[in-house]
Amino acid sequence: MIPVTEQAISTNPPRVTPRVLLGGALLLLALVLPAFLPLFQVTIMTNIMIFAIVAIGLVLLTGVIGLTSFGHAAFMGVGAYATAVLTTKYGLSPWLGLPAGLLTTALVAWTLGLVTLRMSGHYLPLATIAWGMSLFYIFGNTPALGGFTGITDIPPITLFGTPLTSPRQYAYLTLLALGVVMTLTAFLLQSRVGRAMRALRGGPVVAEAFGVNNFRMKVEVFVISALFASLAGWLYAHAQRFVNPTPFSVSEGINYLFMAVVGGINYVLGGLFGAALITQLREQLQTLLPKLLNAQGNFEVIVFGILVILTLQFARRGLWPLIERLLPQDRIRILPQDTRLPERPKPAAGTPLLSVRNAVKQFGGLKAVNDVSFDLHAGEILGLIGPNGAGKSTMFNLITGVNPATSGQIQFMDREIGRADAGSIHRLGLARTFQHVHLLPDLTLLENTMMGGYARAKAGMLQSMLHLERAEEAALQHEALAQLQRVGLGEQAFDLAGNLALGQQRILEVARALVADPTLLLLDEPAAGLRYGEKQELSALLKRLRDEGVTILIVEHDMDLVMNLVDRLVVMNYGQKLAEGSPAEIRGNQDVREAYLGVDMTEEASA
Ligand SMILES: Nc1ncnc2c1ncn2[C@@H]1O[C@H](COP(=O)(O)OP(=O)(O)OP(=O)(O)O)[C@@H](O)[C@H]1O
Repeated sequence: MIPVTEQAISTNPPRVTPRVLLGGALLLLALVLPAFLPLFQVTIMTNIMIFAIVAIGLVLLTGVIGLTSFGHAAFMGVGAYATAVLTTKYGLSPWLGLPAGLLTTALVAWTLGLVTLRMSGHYLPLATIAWGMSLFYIFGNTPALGGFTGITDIPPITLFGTPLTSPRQYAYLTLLALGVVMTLTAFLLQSRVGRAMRALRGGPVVAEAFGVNNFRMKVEVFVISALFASLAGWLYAHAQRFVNPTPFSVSEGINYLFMAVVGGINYVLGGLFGAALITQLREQLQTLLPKLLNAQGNFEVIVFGILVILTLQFARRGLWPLIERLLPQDRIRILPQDTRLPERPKPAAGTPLLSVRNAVKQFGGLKAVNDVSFDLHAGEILGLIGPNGAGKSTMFNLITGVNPATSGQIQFMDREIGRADAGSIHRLGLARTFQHVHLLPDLTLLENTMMGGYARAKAGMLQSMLHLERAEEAALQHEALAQLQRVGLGEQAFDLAGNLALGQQRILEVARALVADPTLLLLDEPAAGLRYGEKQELSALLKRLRDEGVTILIVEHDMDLVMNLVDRLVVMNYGQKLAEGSPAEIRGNQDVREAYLGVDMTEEASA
């Protein structure tokens, strides 16, 4: 049989695909337009590109990781005012104004991020409104910044000795900036960090289970999106040649969010499409509506409001995905492998791996886990069973670091983990699946599986944006393909995870966990909700893994599956350990029979 990686490489898509050709044609069009459009339209095109840079930052922040910001226009203001002050008051070159603006924005965004990004729910959007308003009034009330009148006579940007005073020249500079932002963003989203960012959206527990430092990642993405806005502010200041606070208000921040939402908040091209659509619409409606209504006013704002409501109602993911569906899709390229991921040394069979001693978890007056002790050794499969409400999930959460233990000790690989966070425990060699499947449905099986190797790779945000993580990415791809083949999903590696039936999704979660090269695999009710045939497939896979020596702790309700799989069982009831032993011993245990009143514990039965 040809190894899966060779198979995948041999079927790699050609480099020049219909999508690449289409992209090339659009780029050519973008290069030609500034030379031929009327000047008025060139200025609008430049504005669209500047706004698109802000909207793409919001795609990363709001679309990908799910943090809503109404205040990003203020970061645009920081970039614009920094260059305005340095070039008009100190006579510095705009090329120094750019890094100064970016640095100032990074400091402001980092500080604001540290303070506000721990907030969740509606508190964070409210906080973004609060700092958006504060920065707006700082711009307007600081005499050195020209108050609400602003700063005039900002010099043009000079390139190779030529001042870019013509809108046509300026459009090319803006196009270059937009191209850089789009490329960096696209690279980031396809990388290890990008996959982790998407996982973060699925909930903090999911990303952390793969070793992601959620808070740090939120702050980093927040700063990057603010830097994009700052770059847009620099371009804006030197395009307009004057600044005042109006374009950096919260209402403008809401406009950028509209652009991203209407365009497609999850797509880089959605940000561009939304910016183009809303800016062009605004231009057209601003002249058309007063004529039609025979009255003066900002009627276009009303139309935008209706447009956003209709988009949210009928195209939640924005308008770009509707177009994207009609375009030819590219398959992921498999990179040639020249390095391997580090593998952790595995303890010999029989070595103590996990030791739970007198573990207690108290929720208010309820002891969900009450003085539970058990051990797990390398190469063993241990089942954790018990009736509903027995405390199994709580025990699972204590071991995986989702919740800290109230008291007692939990040791994994000789390290105390009872109060450790999920990411640190994962890095010690523990990988898990979820009771409710947590996959990224819009990504392929391959990309979902690669997510499991997050902690085995190192490339950070910058390396990913510059696509300098190719060697690691290749190693991750090959490892993921190998694990997909191991679980029997190799053939579907390039299909979307969202198209799989539940049974296969659970198997995909096992493959994803295996990419982490775990010492211990924890399965949280893997058979829940599966049909008979799917359970059979899962059971066959778990038996194969058992025969390969994988150490597994499984929480499961399906007695048939558990009894035929595990070496030993721990039975919980009312938070306490009721019994422990081999499947045969547990089957014959009278206390267990009573706890499972009405459940047939025979081998053939399926609870
Ligand atoms: N976060 C929480 N706050 C308060 N009580 C909780 C919390 N999590 C679990 N419990 C309670 O702890 C007890 C044990 O719940 P747990 O989910 O661990 O049981 P389980 O054995 O996994 O049950 P099931 O098989 O139904 O999933 C239950 O009474 C539950 O209501």
